[in-house]
Amino acid sequence: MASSVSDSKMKIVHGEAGYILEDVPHFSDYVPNLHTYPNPLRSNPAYSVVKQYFVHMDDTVPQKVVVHKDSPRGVHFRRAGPRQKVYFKSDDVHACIVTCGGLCPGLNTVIREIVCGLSYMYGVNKVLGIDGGYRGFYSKNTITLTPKVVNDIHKRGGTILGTSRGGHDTGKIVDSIQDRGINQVYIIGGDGTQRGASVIYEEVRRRGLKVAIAGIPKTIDNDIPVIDKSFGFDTAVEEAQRAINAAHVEAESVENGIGVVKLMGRYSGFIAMYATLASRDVDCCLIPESPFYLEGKGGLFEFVDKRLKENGHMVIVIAEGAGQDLLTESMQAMDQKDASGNKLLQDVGLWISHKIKDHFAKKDTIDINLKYIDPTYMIRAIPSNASDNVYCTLLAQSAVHGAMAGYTGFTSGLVNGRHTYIPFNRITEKQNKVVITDRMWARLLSSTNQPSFLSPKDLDEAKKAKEPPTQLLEGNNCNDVDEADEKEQPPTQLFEGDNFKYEQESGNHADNSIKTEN
Ligand SMILES: Nc1ncnc2c1ncn2[C@@H]1O[C@H](COP(=O)(O)OP(=O)(O)O)[C@@H](O)[C@H]1O
Ligand SMILES: O=P(O)(O)OC[C@H]1O[C@](O)(COP(=O)(O)O)[C@@H](O)[C@@H]1O
Ligand SMILES: [Mg+2]
Repeated sequence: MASSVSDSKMKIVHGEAGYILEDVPHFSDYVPNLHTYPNPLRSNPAYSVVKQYFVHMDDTVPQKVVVHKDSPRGVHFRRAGPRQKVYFKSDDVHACIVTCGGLCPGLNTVIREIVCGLSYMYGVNKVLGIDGGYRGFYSKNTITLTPKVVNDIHKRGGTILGTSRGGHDTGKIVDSIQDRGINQVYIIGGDGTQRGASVIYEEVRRRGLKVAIAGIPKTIDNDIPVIDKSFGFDTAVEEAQRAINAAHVEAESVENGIGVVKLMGRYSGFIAMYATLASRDVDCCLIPESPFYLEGKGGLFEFVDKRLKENGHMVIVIAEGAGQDLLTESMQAMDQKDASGNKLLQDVGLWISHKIKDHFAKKDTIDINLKYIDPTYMIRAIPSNASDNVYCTLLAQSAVHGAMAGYTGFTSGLVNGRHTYIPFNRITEKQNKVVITDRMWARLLSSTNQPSFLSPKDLDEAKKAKEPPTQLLEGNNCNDVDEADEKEQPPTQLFEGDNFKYEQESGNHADNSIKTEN
């Protein structure tokens, strides 16, 4: 028999065989006397011919797709897409879009597709762009967005709306939403932005407003959990190849050439890892998740000496957040933060370049020729590539379908290749990181043949502290486990097809027995 439990923060529904739905809020949870309307897509010539165009109300997507015969079915998210009924009349919709945090390829595509999706699919013509991030709600002008205005913007990098860090004032933002009569808010941004979106949603709900708050996750670092990968990530990895190629060409053209390339990745080294795996010219990849050391046996200098002897040149890729502990040791610690409260990092690329030069200067045996390339902002500022453009389009359209269908307090995200609505807290509760005991990092180590920089004791600890597998590409859910490891694994889920029983009861019970799994 299916049962359901929810608390005020999370709508959690339990079903048979360990099925859990982590649902997103809906207007019907707190707004009385709602009117619904037939979805205008029914009479849209492009979509009306599609068999089963509307998503079934019970469709959900499992978080894990690798399952065992007897394992519980586990966490699911609501499937994104158009619903039969909508909760807004087209003429009544007044939407706005805001972009916050650092730049990322694809921002303009998402903006474009929200505007075009609202207009072409739902006949919505009132869309405002909020200028310059969250603070734009209360301190800046707005921009009127129409399909004509946004027609070509996907070909440009950056965001036509401008962005910013800091300046999140929940009260003022919600006042502005209310004063302007806005009833759909599309918020594009990273973990900080989604945290901001979550408190905006809470305040909107507290005031009892029928205003949909929809997030679209943006992060070039790919540090947002649950989703398969973030938009702009592929573009960034592709663009990073140009810098790595340049470093390689420089390094191999001279005697004892060393190319150092710094890539973005404050806490998560995905860009560095994927750029390294893609390139095959990289000899060593250093990321925040994998501590390293310079001197002594098994250290970086020993490896650099060896590679130069073997090949006469080498390329090092380093993520900006790697080795920050070493920098703090050797430089005066600067505990500075940006306007959003993110720790400001010191330039690890420059630091490591100096350290390598000092090492060889001290040895006085060989003259090295080191070139340091920092392409970070060049990578971030380009337009998204073709596949990211399609991805951005689907994310934007999913968000539009969700808001029109009365869902709110959600982030639109791809989970196991399916578009879903994810509750904000699942996006903000932790960061997605490279798991160095996962297969993907092993693939990298084997492709570069670099040292792991881990002692047997470190390795043991890393395995014990084993994080659940990451979601990126094929890195997900594909750990082979031996019997001993199997005991440490979180339970996996069994998916039994579409015929599961689903029942949702209202109620406000906290359920402490629910473990969030990744
Ligand atoms: N905990 C939070 N609560 C409310 N707003 C936040 C929070 N963290 C960040 N923000 C706001 O989100 C915006 C973007 O955050 P930031 O960390 O700079 O970038 P990103 O969203 O890309 O991670 C900023 O305007 C910041 O003020
Ligand atoms: O110079 P800025 O704008 O603070 O951006 C630097 C940071 O932005 C990022 O590219 C992405 O950060 P967010 O997605 O959290 O904005 C980080 O990798 C980097 O540390
Ligand atoms: Mg962030």
